[in-house]
Amino acid sequence: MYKIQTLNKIARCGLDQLSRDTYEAATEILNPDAILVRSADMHSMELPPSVLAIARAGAGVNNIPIPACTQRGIVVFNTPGANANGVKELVIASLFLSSRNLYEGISWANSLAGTENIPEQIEKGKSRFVGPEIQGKTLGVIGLGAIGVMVANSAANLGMRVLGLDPFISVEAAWKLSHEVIKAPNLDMLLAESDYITIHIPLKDDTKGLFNAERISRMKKGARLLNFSRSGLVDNTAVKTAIAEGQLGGYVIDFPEAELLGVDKVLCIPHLGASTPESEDNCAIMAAEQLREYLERGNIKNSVNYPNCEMAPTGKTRITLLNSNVPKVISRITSTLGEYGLNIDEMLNKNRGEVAYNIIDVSDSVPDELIEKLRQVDGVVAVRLIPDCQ
Ligand SMILES: NC(=O)c1ccc[n+]([C@@H]2O[C@H](COP(=O)([O-])OP(=O)(O)OC[C@H]3O[C@@H](n4cnc5c(N)ncnc54)[C@H](O)[C@@H]3O)[C@@H](O)[C@H]2O)c1
Ligand SMILES: O=C(O)CC[C@@H](O)C(=O)O
Repeated sequence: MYKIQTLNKIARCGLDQLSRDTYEAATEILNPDAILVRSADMHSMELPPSVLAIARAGAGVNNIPIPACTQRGIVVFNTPGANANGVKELVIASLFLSSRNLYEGISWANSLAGTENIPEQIEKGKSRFVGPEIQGKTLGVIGLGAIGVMVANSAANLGMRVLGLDPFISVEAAWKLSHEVIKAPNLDMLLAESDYITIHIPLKDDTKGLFNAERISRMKKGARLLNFSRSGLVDNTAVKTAIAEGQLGGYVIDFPEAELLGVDKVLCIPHLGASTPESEDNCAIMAAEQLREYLERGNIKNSVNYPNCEMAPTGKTRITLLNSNVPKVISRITSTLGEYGLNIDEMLNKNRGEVAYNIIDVSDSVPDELIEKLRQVDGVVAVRLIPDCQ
């Protein structure tokens, strides 16, 4: 029986992937084999030694202590693209919401409740909510991954001129990008020419505070900024100052913090980007399937810290090893197997930066003592035995 700890509400259809005969999933569970999480902050959480894997039902993994997990041989997964459409739809909605001052206009209309001559008041007062159409305007999209590409393509379909910036764009994303999207040569050009800018990049050490006072000052005067990625990418104080000075025409944030609540021209959305039944289901199913594949077969798919590595099961005994990506580890592993007279039927080795992963199928039975010996091999981080791997 595998034990899965759930740190957030995970869609039922995802948990249904984990059959009740083989899996027990609960919020409170002792010595879990794996953790299923959405946005819960795991940085100060004490991870029990039993944890083999963490699956993030979502894209961003800044809530997970990745380096510490890698060091311990905990494989961390996310669900690339599973909620991208949900976010894209809210970004497009927010372009209109912000540009046409919809929130402010609707709030004002509601504030007239209980007063006289509503139609006359509406016609008299509506002019202060005039806002530009987006057709023909320029949208700068920073980050052309799963979400950025969808946003860029949809905006181009709505008649916008779209500038895209992503120095690390994947081949897969580039294939999906509309030919109408213009490649921005650098951030300066995108900042200077965009009427609207939307950010779709992960929060990491090198992206933290990307939109600071200096970068905001290089934006077109009155341009609007949309942040559906993470709050740490944009400096809140700089946003408030730029709005007060008229440099920024508006800020839409899906990760509001105290200092932004109630600020004029700041639209605080309560992290609803992926809050659709479709996105929640997609993420939960993908996360659960990836965990199952790893726990039952040792296959790694969509990991953010270990290499993807999949070998079709042969019905034999499978040994998996997580190790440092340094010379001679493989030879030490194979000679240890040789010492116990084990012949390798099939083997797959993949590396990623400083770490590597091996899947080894053998026909003979594997004594516990050998697994212990493999754990002692210099450079080996973790070893697992999966008998009768189907
Ligand atoms: N609001 C929500 O509910 C919600 C939902 C999903 C994702 N997100 C956030 O959105 C982010 C993007 O999600 P995604 O699914 O598109 O991820 P993704 O990994 O598919 O795309 C991220 C893209 O950013 C690019 N990138 C990285 N650093 C960059 C930089 N400095 N400049 C330009 N491009 C850079 C990468 O090359 C990649 O193409 C996530 O990391 C997460 O923080 C938020
Ligand atoms: O789980 C959610 O609701 C949001 C997930 C989102 O922030 C992500 O990074 O995928």
